[in-house]
Amino acid sequence: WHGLIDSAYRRWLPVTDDTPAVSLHEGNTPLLRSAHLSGLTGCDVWLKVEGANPTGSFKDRGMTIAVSRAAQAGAELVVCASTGNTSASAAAYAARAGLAAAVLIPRGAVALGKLGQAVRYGARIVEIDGTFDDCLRVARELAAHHPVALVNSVRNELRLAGQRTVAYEIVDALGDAPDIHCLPVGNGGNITATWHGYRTYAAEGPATRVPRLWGFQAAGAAPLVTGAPVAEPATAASAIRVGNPATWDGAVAARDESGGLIAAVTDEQIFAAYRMIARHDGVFAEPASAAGVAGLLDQHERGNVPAGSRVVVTLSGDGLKDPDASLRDGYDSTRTGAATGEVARALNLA
Ligand SMILES: Cc1ncc(COP(=O)(O)O)c(/C=C/C(=O)C(=O)O)c1O
Repeated sequence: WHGLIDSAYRRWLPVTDDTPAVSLHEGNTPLLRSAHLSGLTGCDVWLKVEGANPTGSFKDRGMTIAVSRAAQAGAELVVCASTGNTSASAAAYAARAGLAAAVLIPRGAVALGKLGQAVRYGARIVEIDGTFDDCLRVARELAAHHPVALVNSVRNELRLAGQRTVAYEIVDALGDAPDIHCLPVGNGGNITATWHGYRTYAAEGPATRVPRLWGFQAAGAAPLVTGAPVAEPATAASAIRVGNPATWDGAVAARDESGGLIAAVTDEQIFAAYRMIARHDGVFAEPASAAGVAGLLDQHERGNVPAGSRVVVTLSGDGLKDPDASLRDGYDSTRTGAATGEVARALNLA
């Protein structure tokens, strides 16, 4: 596997023979069946582990396209606003392409792992005293007045074209599209791209059907649920702490065209799902990633999930991105001396 541009999916990607393939071998991520969630819901539940991408989130699928095209266009500076994962991915692919990158992030609101990535990949870090939405407004204004390559998914069809590939991989792995596809929603780019991917693969590829798209926002940051922007979005799932989604219309269209839904889940539900999939499926995904799992469980409790449904849940980012989230609640441990007998007793082995 040599990444998306050099894969069989190339024919659906906005690249030409003149486009340099800036790649970290993104894509081709695991699709793992969850025996635990399948048992809980009476369905056939699969986890699409997007944290297995090179920089640890689904963002790499779009960034390989956006940065390859920026390199082809002779861009010198790649710019993005981000809650963290887009900036990590933009910084990585810019470094790969030998381009400079500048990332605009809400000061003090980006998970440790993501900040560590952007720093080390060599991006210029601009910490804005405001929300992600302020960062995105500034990034768009910068791009309107200066010769920079804005690689946010807003008006950047290139990113979303790359992100469609997740649907191609799922259909190729399962043999057809699932009944329901669950995923977290922040700016709305990924639900839009995932839906377009399934639609494309049903029109031009091997899929004979399309799924319903079920998107989930954090209750404290759910403008697509309430119908109005949220001035002060609040959630511990920092990746989806977005008050005014950049791809609002696309997300609503994905919901309506697929006969799906966009609903809210509380931080408590998100963190319970975050713990559950690590404990029972061995998959460590960052908190925002678990919103799709929390949503599936919530919809099941409401009696909205037909028994026997085939469900795919996108786990959008790796748990290593936000180590604080794992240790913030503290953890149980036993402190012992260095005597083996003592440890054996502590483990009830003696
Ligand atoms: C782990 C994780 N899960 C879900 C989402 C929501 O996807 P969209 O609905 O397409 O926004 C994000 C988004 C992150 C950024 O928007 C950014 O990095 O600036 C994410 O990092």
